[in-house]
Amino acid sequence: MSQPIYLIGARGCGKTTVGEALSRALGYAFRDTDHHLQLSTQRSVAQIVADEGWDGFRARETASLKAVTAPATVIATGGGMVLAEHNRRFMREHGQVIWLSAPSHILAQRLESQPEAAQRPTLTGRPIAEEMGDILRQRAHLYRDAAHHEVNAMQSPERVVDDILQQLSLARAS
Ligand SMILES: Nc1ncnc2c1ncn2[C@@H]1O[C@H](COP(=O)(O)OP(=O)(O)O)[C@@H](O)[C@H]1O
Ligand SMILES: O=C(O)C1=C[C@@H](OP(=O)(O)O)[C@@H](O)[C@H](O)C1
Ligand SMILES: [Mg+2]
Repeated sequence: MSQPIYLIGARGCGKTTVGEALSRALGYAFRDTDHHLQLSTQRSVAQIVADEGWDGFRARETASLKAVTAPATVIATGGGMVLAEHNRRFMREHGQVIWLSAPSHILAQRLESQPEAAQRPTLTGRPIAEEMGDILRQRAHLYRDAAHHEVNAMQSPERVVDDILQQLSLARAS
């Protein structure tokens, strides 16, 4: 049975975009932990954080990770999934973990052109370019520790998918 593939990385690295394309290329199901959370709570990330704080969101995020984990599934995680050691361990034990890595100025550019504020309430209260620099400094080692493979996310989504397939030695479905 094919193991799930988890995509990790900071906001804007393309986990959701690439995840959908990768699932089509493999003929796998696609799940996104934030989408699952939004559907199951009928609330956006911003609403959950406003109601329950980041700790409440993080607890729900862990439950969401477990709920969407299944064979032959590509799973796009939220950027902060790696913060909890138990989430990092769970992903490594249950599947293949891919880090989509890109420098903070590229992430900031993408997020400034498509902020999706309900999905991405501020993490630090700082301007987006500074926030992404801070976040990568805090989390880069966690993404590195959690990942089986690191892929350059500064390419078109199609190229990123090709690199992932190559790293995993998997063929496209058609
Ligand atoms: N490889 C890419 N090249 C250029 N833009 C991208 C790429 N991947 C994603 N984007 C854009 O960046 C934004 C964030 O993408 P998304 O997939 O939601 O990232 P994440 O789920 O990692 O936060 C979207 O506007 C998306 O269209
Ligand atoms: O980096 C983070 O802590 C977060 C990233 C978001 O997901 P994306 O990485 O898909 O934007 C979402 O889970 C939430 O706003 C928290
Ligand atoms: Mg996403």
